[in-house]
Amino acid sequence: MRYLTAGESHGPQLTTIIEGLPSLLPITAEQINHELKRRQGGHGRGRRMQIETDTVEITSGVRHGKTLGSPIAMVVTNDDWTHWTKIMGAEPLPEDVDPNDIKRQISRPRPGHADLVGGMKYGHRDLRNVLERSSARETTVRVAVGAVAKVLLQELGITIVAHVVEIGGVVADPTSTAGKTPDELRAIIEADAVYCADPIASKKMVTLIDETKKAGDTLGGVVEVIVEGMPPGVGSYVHYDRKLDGKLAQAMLSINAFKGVEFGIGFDAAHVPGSQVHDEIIWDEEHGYTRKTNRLGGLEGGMSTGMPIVVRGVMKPIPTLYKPLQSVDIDTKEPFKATVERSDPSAVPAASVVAEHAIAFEIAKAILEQYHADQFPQLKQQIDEIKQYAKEF
Ligand SMILES: Cc1cc2nc3c(=O)[nH]c(=O)nc-3n(C[C@H](O)[C@H](O)[C@H](O)COP(=O)(O)O)c2cc1C
Ligand SMILES: C=C(O[C@@H]1CC(C(=O)O)=C[C@@H](OP(=O)(O)O)[C@H]1O)C(=O)O
Repeated sequence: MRYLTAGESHGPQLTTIIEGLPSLLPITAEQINHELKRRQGGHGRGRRMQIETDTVEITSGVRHGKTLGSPIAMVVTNDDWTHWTKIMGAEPLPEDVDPNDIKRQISRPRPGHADLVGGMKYGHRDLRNVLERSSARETTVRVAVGAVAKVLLQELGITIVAHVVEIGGVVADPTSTAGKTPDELRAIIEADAVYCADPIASKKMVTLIDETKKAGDTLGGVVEVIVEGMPPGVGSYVHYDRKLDGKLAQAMLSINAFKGVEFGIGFDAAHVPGSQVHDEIIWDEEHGYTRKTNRLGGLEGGMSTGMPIVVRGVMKPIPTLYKPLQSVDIDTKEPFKATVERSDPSAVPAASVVAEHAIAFEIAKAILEQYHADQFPQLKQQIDEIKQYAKEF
């Protein structure tokens, strides 16, 4: 399974094509739209999200609510486009229009965004040509793709949920997710202002976001994705490019502003002896092989163990600051403050939704690589069989 996306942040629409999904998977636009709405939310989003009402139009590959096995094409309209038709039009500018007269040209690159290096690389002196595609607006259709993957996983008995564990140094109590079913956790997170499972930390996060916004600054944080119901053995130890943890790390780091990734206890494994890291193995008739703990986050040897996969990603603070940092005007080479674009003070909650969907796609892809099936019921049968086989192994 693979997908491509196209679209500029302030262009007419975002487009995606997914290829390689089996036929006969039930799917509706409503399921996808629910996730798109979540991605637009979370305390700390800027004014752009008040303009957009992201909804998907499925233009091919699905008929009467079921996949056909052919490529699925989806589009999401940018409502903001109506304000940008002159600035972002695809046609060459009329000869009597000076490009410098087109408002909102950018010549003062923002430290931390793609502006300067992207401009050098593609030869764009109007750095808007970089901003438009490097913008996280693109994650809208990535969530749409992940939502389709999530439906496939759900039908296979695999659930996936993400939550915010830290914003700007305020950390959620790690026990706030303990003992909750994926459905319970999802209900709590979806009702919370910053998609956090710890109500006390959530309140502090909201206050901190507001204070930071007032100060013209921005905040990053940490999000955690939990995948339950995995069959063991997805991925492989036999070759570097088949390791599931490697693929999930790439998916996480492919999200705009994500700078680090860890599984289970992650970097803390450096501080403690092996007896406090590795998960002891147990067996019983009802569950088959499980572990007393899940410190390695459901992955051993590049394969799923069958325990929940727990993967975290760190998002740096948003680069566009209302109190901008030092930069250089690329036209005059004079020192200038960086460009101030309309921006989000913190998008960690929204990014948790993006992470959930990026991981969902990668897991669905790995499953489809391993268990070939043209029709969804055939895939389901294989997954049910492998789960039973693993129990009795
Ligand atoms: C959901 C989401 C929303 C974002 N919103 C903004 C924003 O409003 N302003 C901004 O400067 N960067 C924003 N970013 C981050 C930039 O897109 C990102 O820093 C930029 O593409 C450069 O890539 P890099 O940080 O991975 O190097 C957002 C990222 C995500 C995931
Ligand atoms: C549009 C989205 O996020 C955008 C990501 C983004 C950036 O630079 O990454 C900059 C902002 O865009 P604008 O300049 O239009 O206000 C964010 O709003 C979105 O998430 O849908």
